[in-house]
Amino acid sequence: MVVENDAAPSTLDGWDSLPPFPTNIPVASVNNISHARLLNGDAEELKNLLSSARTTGFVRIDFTDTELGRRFLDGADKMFKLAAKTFDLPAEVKLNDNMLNHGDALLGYKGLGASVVDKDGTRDNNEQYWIGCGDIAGEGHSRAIYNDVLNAHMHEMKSFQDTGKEMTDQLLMVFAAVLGISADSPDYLPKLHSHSQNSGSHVRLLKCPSRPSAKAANLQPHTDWGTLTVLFNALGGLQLYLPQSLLGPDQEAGWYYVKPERGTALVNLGDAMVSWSDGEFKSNIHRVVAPPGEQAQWARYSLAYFTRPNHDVPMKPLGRKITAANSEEQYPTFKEWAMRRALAGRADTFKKGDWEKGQGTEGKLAVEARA
Ligand SMILES: O=C(O)CCC(=O)C(=O)O
Ligand SMILES: [Fe+2]
Repeated sequence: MVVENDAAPSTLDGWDSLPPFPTNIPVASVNNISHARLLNGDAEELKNLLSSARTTGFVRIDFTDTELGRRFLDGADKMFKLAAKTFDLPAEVKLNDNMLNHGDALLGYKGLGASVVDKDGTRDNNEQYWIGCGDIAGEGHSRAIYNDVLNAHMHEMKSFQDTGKEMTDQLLMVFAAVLGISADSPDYLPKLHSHSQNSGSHVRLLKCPSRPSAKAANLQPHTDWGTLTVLFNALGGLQLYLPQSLLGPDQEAGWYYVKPERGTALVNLGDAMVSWSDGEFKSNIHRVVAPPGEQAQWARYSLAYFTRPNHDVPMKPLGRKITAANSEEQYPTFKEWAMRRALAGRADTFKKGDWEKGQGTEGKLAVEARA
């Protein structure tokens, strides 16, 4: 019998108590970028950022070398502690916050097994809290509700999300410049993301209970729906699907673990970036499975700041990607995009064909990776 170790390791301290990520497994190659050099406009780091955006859609940013970055890491530590307390609450307390029962904001609690991980409707092995940035900031409240533990820590979540916003806006400015969208345009990317009620941006706490021998994924293969995800975790388990085109001749297309690195977070691009860039930027397909090796005995906590477009923002080409042909086309708003993907992934109403309906921007890759 497996004894579950149910600690919530934080990003900077706590790593030493965890078994190490194995050295003998193949890992996805993800560019490492220094936050300080990026902020200073270092040409090499900008090149790394953009080549990641155009290939794997994932980059690792070292936050130890800026004041903002260190605040972000400190804030993340607090969020991991909050996650441990929150997920320890009785199931009925958490289910009271069930996101399916409080309006259509897609905020609140997602219970263990509430989503599917494959086309047969197999249930997931993760629980999540999605805490809306608007709710945290107190800028108009969605109909979502949150338990007392979360409510008592809104001020900490506010600092964490403010740091996340500042940091992701820095990246959005770079992407806007590349897409030829100037600061005075209504489409300037930072302007499309607010922390008000009218936004899907949120802080997400996740826990995958230990389930070392399970074949099914803990969290389904997917692309992220929104703009940018900043992801913190100490244990392995996250995998990227890498096609042959991104690998060397001696490697095979398939799922590769991403190695967690202390003092860093992963930043990945979501479907909105693909739509706005008309496919130039990539939103890669990823999933969460049991952590590798000895790490599999541990419950896996992760934390993300999701920056998502405001609900009414269209998922259409912007800036230099606008053409006579595509400006005539109809595109969904972000809200429509998110609702379609969320509803198709529900386990309680799942029926044949829903899996396919929940697709994002995976395109051809999805056929290979999600089969
Ligand atoms: O926990 C992780 O490492 C990934 C989570 C994820 O992909 C998501 O919440 O969208
Ligand atoms: Fe994701």
